[in-house]
Amino acid sequence: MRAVLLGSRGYVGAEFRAQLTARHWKWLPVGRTDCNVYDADQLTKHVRALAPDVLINCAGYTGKPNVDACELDKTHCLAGNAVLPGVIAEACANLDIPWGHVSSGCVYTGRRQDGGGFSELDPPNFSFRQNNCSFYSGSKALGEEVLADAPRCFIWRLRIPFSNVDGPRNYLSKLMRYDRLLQAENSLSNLTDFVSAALDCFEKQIPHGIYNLTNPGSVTTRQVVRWIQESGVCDQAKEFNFFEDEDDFMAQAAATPRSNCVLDSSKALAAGLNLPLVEESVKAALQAWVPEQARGT
Ligand SMILES: NC(=O)C1=CN([C@@H]2O[C@H](COP(=O)(O)OP(=O)(O)OC[C@H]3O[C@@H](n4cnc5c(N)ncnc54)[C@H](OP(=O)(O)O)[C@@H]3O)[C@@H](O)[C@H]2O)C=CC1
Ligand SMILES: Cc1cn([C@H]2C[C@H](O)[C@@H](COP(=O)(O)OP(=O)(O)O[C@H]3O[C@@H](C)C(=O)[C@@H](O)[C@H]3O)O2)c(=O)[nH]c1=O
Repeated sequence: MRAVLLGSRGYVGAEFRAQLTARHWKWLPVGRTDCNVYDADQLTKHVRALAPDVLINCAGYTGKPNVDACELDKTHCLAGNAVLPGVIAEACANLDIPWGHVSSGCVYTGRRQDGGGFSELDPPNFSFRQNNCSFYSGSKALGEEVLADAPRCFIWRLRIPFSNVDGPRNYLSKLMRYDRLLQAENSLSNLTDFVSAALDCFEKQIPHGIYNLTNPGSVTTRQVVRWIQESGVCDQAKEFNFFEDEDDFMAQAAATPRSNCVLDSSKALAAGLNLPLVEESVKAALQAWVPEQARGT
């Protein structure tokens, strides 16, 4: 199998690279220096020459170190998250190839009114349409709207990724590094499980459409902190301090509201995708923890 990979140099792209290689797929990186990826004709021509079986888009604008930075660069955020997916959809339709787009579960806030997690049928409730969201979340929700009728397209919703590899983008590392923490309930995605499930979408030829690729269940910040403490991956004397509430968090540490939400991943499970329970997956990541200073040795 041959996969064109957009965003191959990013945090999520690195995991796709690793797993595509492990599956003996040929991956072909395409980035902004190869052609004008915002021009459907140029992108079509460039991708056609590579003759892929599928295309994977993990390019997008997240803001560094976090989504607060998107508020300061709205042009690129909108281009990367809402315009680019539409151009890719056009190119993939021209080439008649299946493809997948990495979206985010951050298009929701809270739980459904009936107390359940949001399913793929629930429209985003943390978007520009509600006018309650961060610019990042709004741009990701718009990206999904742009793809609503895209043929042969998977929309994979990733949410607050974590893994066993310590680093600035890993949620477990963030909890150990932030001075103060926001107590919240969330669904999370183990990045390894996420990418594996995404690639299985092609291999298992499941129906196209949106998939919440979060590990089933939800966690609170305090639960995860307890598992971190129990695992012994951080100094036993380390204190974890919490904000009083979301207002305190917004006043002291954030420029824009965060999406804290619970997603329902039963559609993915029913399709045969393998996503272990979130508690199991967090504990397994902590058990296999690779500290940042030990990486590459
Ligand atoms: N990390 C997270 O917490 C989550 C990420 N996601 C989504 O996953 C995707 C990848 O995120 P992640 O790997 O963390 O991000 P990174 O910032 O690590 O990597 C982003 C990649 O996208 C490319 N890119 C950035 N901006 C643009 C743009 N305006 N136009 C075209 N290409 C662009 C970059 O290219 P270059 O290398 O040339 O700079 C880079 O390869 C995004 O769509 C994000 O919304 C979803 C949920 C959670
Ligand atoms: C800044 C900050 C955040 N938090 C909490 C808020 C939130 O629950 C969690 C993550 O917030 P951050 O600001 O680190 O990350 P944020 O940029 O909001 O993370 C998001 O990135 C984009 C790309 C996504 O698509 C999301 O799924 C998610 O991973 O950490 C703290 O507890 N303390 C802090 O000081």
